[in-house]
Amino acid sequence: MTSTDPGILRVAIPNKGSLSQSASDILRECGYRQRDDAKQLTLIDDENGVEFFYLRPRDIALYVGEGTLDVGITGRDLLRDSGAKADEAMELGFGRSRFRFAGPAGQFSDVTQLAGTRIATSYTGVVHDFLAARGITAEVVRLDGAVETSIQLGVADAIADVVETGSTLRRAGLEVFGETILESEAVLITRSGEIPAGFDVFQRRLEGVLVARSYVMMDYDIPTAAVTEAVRLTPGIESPTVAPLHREGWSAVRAMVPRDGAQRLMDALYDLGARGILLTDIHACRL
Ligand SMILES: Nc1ncnc2c1ncn2[C@@H]1O[C@H](COP(=O)(O)OP(=O)(O)OP(=O)(O)O)[C@@H](O)[C@H]1O
Ligand SMILES: O=P(O)(O)OC[C@H]1O[C@H](OP(=O)(O)OP(=O)(O)O)[C@H](O)[C@@H]1O
Ligand SMILES: [Mg+2]
Repeated sequence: MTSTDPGILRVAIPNKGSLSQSASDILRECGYRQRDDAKQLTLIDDENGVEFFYLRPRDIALYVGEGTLDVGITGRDLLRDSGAKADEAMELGFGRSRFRFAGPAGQFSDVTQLAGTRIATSYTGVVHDFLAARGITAEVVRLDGAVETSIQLGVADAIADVVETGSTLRRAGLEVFGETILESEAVLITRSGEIPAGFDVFQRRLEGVLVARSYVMMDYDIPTAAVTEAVRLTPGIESPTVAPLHREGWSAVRAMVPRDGAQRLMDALYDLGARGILLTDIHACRL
């Protein structure tokens, strides 16, 4: 059963593959219901006015581009490859990968050497666009997956594929060459030129969780004379809260700080005279 309520935001998310679990996790953190059975195809979250459609990651941009569904979570590489009339509304910070050419170790060093070769890939749109932009003529062989094996099987001379750790390439005796074709990550997409009703709340919730993931809350007490210098180290996002302590000549400071480097910041604050320095996780926020 799917909803017929026109006020409901219809969201496409990956049903399997690399992005599926992380997409469900972030939506759960945003307070949305998610399926607990990997075979479930749709789910209505009435309380939050959202319906989720669990679809193949490759098909998501097409549904959104056609306007069948309002919003989608997919990879930037898949969005570009689809040629769909959909745009990125937001980067989601997971599913990071690079899209690269690769060939047998030592055989290629530059993309110009691809002229006249056969290149196997699941992303024919991205590869065609890249080659056309550089005036390189090559045969593009479309495969569904496991493209690394195609060279060994004599179907292609080089491949273009998603690389994360590079271990799949290494195992196949291949190495990347040439420039990175595309830096990809999971993105939130909407139909070009359209902002669907209810999208602002959906996007704000995701932003809140992304900020909560990359920031922590820092509290410390510090001699009031050192507050100006300390606040330069912890400017917060808007502005830090500074309150007088009961102890004469001391202040309490509270500010959000980036999670990366928070320990170094604590050392620096300690050196300035701060004491009682506390770090706490933020679970969600609205800025
Ligand atoms: N190893 C990886 N690390 C990070 N992101 C990846 C990795 N493999 C694929 N992706 C990303 O995941 C998205 C979809 O790829 P995925 O492999 O999940 O789909 P698929 O190949 O269609 O499905 P499956 O591999 O389950 O058949 C793409 O945006 C891609 O960049
Ligand atoms: O650099 P790595 O960390 O080794 O990751 C990259 C591999 O992961 C993906 O494959 P996937 O498992 O999705 O299989 P597929 O080729 O069937 O899509 C991708 O297509 C590469 O093969
Ligand atoms: Mg895959």
